[in-house]
Formats: sequence, C-alpha cells, structure tokens
Amino acid sequence: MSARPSVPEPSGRAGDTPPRAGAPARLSPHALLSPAQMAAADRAAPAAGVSGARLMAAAGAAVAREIRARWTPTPVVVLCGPGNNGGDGFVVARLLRDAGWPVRVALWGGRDALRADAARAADAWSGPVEPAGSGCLAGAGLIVDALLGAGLSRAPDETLRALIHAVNEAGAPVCAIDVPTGLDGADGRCPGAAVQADLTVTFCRRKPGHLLLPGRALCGALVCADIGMPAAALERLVPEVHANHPDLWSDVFPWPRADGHKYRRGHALVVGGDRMLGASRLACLAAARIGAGLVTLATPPAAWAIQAGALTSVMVEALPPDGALDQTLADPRRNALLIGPGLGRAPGGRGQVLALLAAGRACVLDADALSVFADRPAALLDALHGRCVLTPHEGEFARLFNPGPDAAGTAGDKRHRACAAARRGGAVVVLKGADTVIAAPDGRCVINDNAPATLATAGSGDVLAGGIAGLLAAGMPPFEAACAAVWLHGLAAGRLGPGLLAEDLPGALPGALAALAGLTGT
Ligand SMILES: NC(=O)C1=CN([C@@H]2O[C@H](COP(=O)(O)OP(=O)(O)OC[C@H]3O[C@@H](n4cnc5c(N)ncnc54)[C@H](O)[C@@H]3O)[C@@H](O)[C@H]2O)[C@@H](O)CC1
Ligand SMILES: [K+]
Repeated sequence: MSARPSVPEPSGRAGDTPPRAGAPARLSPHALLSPAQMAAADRAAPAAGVSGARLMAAAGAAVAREIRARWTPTPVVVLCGPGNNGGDGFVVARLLRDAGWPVRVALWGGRDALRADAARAADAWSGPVEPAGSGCLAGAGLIVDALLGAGLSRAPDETLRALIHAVNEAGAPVCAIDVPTGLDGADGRCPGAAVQADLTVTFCRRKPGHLLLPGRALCGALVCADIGMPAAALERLVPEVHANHPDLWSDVFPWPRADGHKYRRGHALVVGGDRMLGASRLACLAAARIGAGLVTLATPPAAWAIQAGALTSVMVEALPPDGALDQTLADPRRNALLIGPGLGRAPGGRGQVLALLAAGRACVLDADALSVFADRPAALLDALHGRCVLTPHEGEFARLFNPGPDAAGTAGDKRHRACAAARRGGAVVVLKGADTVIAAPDGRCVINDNAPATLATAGSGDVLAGGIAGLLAAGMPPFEAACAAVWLHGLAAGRLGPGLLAEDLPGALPGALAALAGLTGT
C-alpha cells in the first residue's frame, strides 16, 4: 500500500461560515475537533435524525472500504476494545468476512463490558471471539486496531501496553480505527505506548492528535471519512484549531493586481548581520519571490560588498558602523521588517530588534533576534505589538517562554504552548517543526501538515521568515501571512522532492504560487 497521506478534500469555502436563516452553520472541513467535541456530536446525532447505530455502520463500512482499496484479501485479525471503537471493529470484521476475507476477532475486556451500539455490533458478528493477547495475532496478514478511540482517558495499563507492543512486533500492517490505540487525539501525545499504524481511518473531522507529533507519525496514511454526521449535530461546536489550508486565508492573499505597481506590492526591509550572510540573502529572495514589490537588505558595512555582489534585484544598503537603524527606517514605505536570519549574537542585536519594534510596522523576528533576549525575555515580550510574527523553533521558543518558574502558561502540548505564547506576547507565534503550529493572540490556531521531512535542512527557516515578511509587505494580515507562508514553504519543498537545499526554495515558490492560484481559482 502507499504511505501517501490522504486528507479530505475541502468541499467548498472553509471558514466556519455564518448560517443562512434557518440553515445550520457549516463546520469547516479543516476544523480539527477535540475528542470531547466529537463525542458531543455523536450524542447530538440521534436528535438530528441519525442514530448511533447508523453512524457506527457507516464508520465500519468506511474502514472496510479503505482496507479493500489498499490490500488484497489476507487473514485479518480485528482487535476490539470495550467501547464504540470496538463496535466499529465488529462491523469491519463482518463486512470483510462477507467480502470473503478470512477474519478473526479478538476482544480486549469482557463481552459484558460492551454496551448499546457496540454490543449490537458484536451480536451481529456470528463468528468466534477470542480473548485478545499476543497469541491471537499469529498468522495475521493485517491487523485492525479497534481497541480504543481518540478520547484516551488514561495511560494504557500493563496489559494494554503488552497488547500494543505485540501489535507493533507482529510484522503485519495495521489499520487503526479513529486513532492508533494509545494516541490521545486531543494533543498527539501517547502516554505509555501506542500502536504504530500504516493507515488510520477517522471520521467526520480530524482531531489535533492526527496532525501533532508524535501522533502524526503513528497514524501512517490518514483518511477522514464522511459518515453522514448531520450538520445539526455539529452546529454548536466551535473549533479551537484548524488544519492549515488556503481556504483559511486565500481571500486575503495579496495577488498582484493589474493596476498595481511595485510600491503597492510593499517594500520588505531585511536587517542582516555580518556572519552567516547567506541566511539574510535567502530571506530576501523568499520575500521577493512570494510577493513583496521591493526588498532591501540593510547590512553591516563590512558585509556590504559581498551581499551587493551576490544579490541582483534585491537592493543592498550599508548600515552605519554602530548599526543604528533610524536612517534605514526613515522611509515609511518600508512597511514590513525582518530581523534574525544571520543576525548572530553580537551586542548590538537587541537594540536593533527593539528599534524595529518601536517603528510599529509589521515585523518578523526569527532565530537570533529571539535568542538575544534569552536572559531577559520580558524585554522582548513587552515590546511586541499586534503586527509582529515570531518564528521560533522549539529551542528558541524554550529560551523565550520557559525561562523559569514564573513562565506563564507555556507548559503543555505544542498547540497550547504556542497559543499561550501568542497571548503573552500579543503577537503571532509560528512554533516551527514538522508539525508547525501558528497561533494568534486572539486565540486562532492552525496546525500545518504539508511540510516534508526534507525541510529539516540549514536555511529553510530563513526562507520561511522571508516569505512571511514578503506577504506582510504585500499587505496580508500577520496571522494569515504566517499561515500562507508556512503552507507555501511546505508545498514548495514537497514539489522539489528529495535533495533540496534551502537555496532551491525561493526558486520553487513560483511553482507553489501557481499551484495555489490553481487551487483557489485565482
Ligand atoms: N466520532 C464519530 O463520529 C463516531 C465514532 N464512532 C466510534 O466511537 C469511538 C468512540 O467511542 P467511545 O467513546 O466508546 O470510546 P472508546 O471506544 O475509546 O472506548 C472508551 C472506553 O475505553 C476506556 N478507556 C479509555 N482509555 C483507556 C485506557 N487507557 N485503558 C483502558 N481503558 C480505556 C474508557 O474508560 C471507556 O470505557 C470512536 O473512536 C469511533 O471509533 C463510531 O462508532 C460512530 C461515529
Ligand atoms: K483504535
């Protein structure tokens, strides 16, 4: 089977659109629901005309369909747990057996523990039910994990951990229903042990744990199946987090206009250092490629000749020897500022960052522009404003937001840490990684899932920071600019494939932009 992750196609515009009179609000296909929200929808479904049994039948049918689309008939062992996830497993077992597959079912917990729809699904399975244990996996050509769903209520105990290890060591591919057992759908964490799946089929909407690591890696390919959840059962849900997608920001994407000119497309100013000169150049090129009309690199005088010789369409100007920025900031048309790539930790860096912030313009702070405040984060955090975007990786984030016992609200999973940091700083925070989280001070939060592993290479962060600055210069609001740049960065990398260097990324942005234009009908 293919390991290609599959995500649901959007069925239209995504925002969580306001309802027309008399019509239920439509939940964005990119909304990520917490397990508690999903359970609330399950409970609300019968009153909206769709019984739990019908949902379970549709869930089981979706899983059986996905399995049959990927594997040829092989001996299947379905491991069922005590709740509705186990109920789905019984439905899958019956459907695969009816399709002629050799199927065995093993139950973890007593038959008496099964309730309601799950008990009825078990009744409809006419074959034998073995006790779940390592022995039951012998001869399996495919294992269906229907032990536990997304709402993990506690860490797996010893017997469940042993079963999980047995699944992972059985050597057969695994299809997980809803989540790989042991993964907490709320946050992507797995306290104790978790099944490693090759395919995960979830229902209705994805959960944050499908996108956040380590959950994302445990899922294998991910399919979100439509099981006919009635819109009315979803209408009261207010999603706290979305998967990154152009539907969330394409309406404010700053495409060049026929009546535009370069100043209308904005002027990004990148302040560079005198070491790692390539970093600021990468940022400049990305800013220009993604949409800024003009880009200027302000550089220490010692680096001017090298930078000017290496750049063509990007303007290069020398800062005074003391690094003062008043002259370079005097032109108000320089409407988006970036500092950090290649800045180094020289003593003047802090002053430069604070001077840029004091200008009150859209501003991206990356890398050393963050790290130079490691010993006094409040000096930075108190100077931030609502048009700032911070782009820390985990190490830089920890230096700013977890410096001591008084760090407010920055514990917890990646999403909550990013959100707390955005609130504390009053700025957009892009907490980078394979599962980049973008958080706004007003509570909006997006998880990105299109970044290939090849982006883990020197300089790719500089390109991202430049991309955000370019979109800010072109007039995009900070949160949307961050989401769009992260998405385009991931797409550009994906199109390049293996072997990419950061210097390839700016040149791949036109292709990514063309794909975006195609997707959004621009
Ligand atoms: N979301 C949907 O739209 C639908 C969901 N369905 C299925 O329903 C499932 C959710 O059903 P349930 O709420 O019954 O959840 P589960 O099937 O995960 O079962 C919950 C039970 O497992 C126990 N449990 C949780 N963590 C445990 C641990 N670490 N060790 C031991 N026991 C643990 C709980 O105490 C509870 O008794 C979903 O995963 C999905 O498979 C479908 O049947 C129908 C539609
Ligand atoms: K499962």
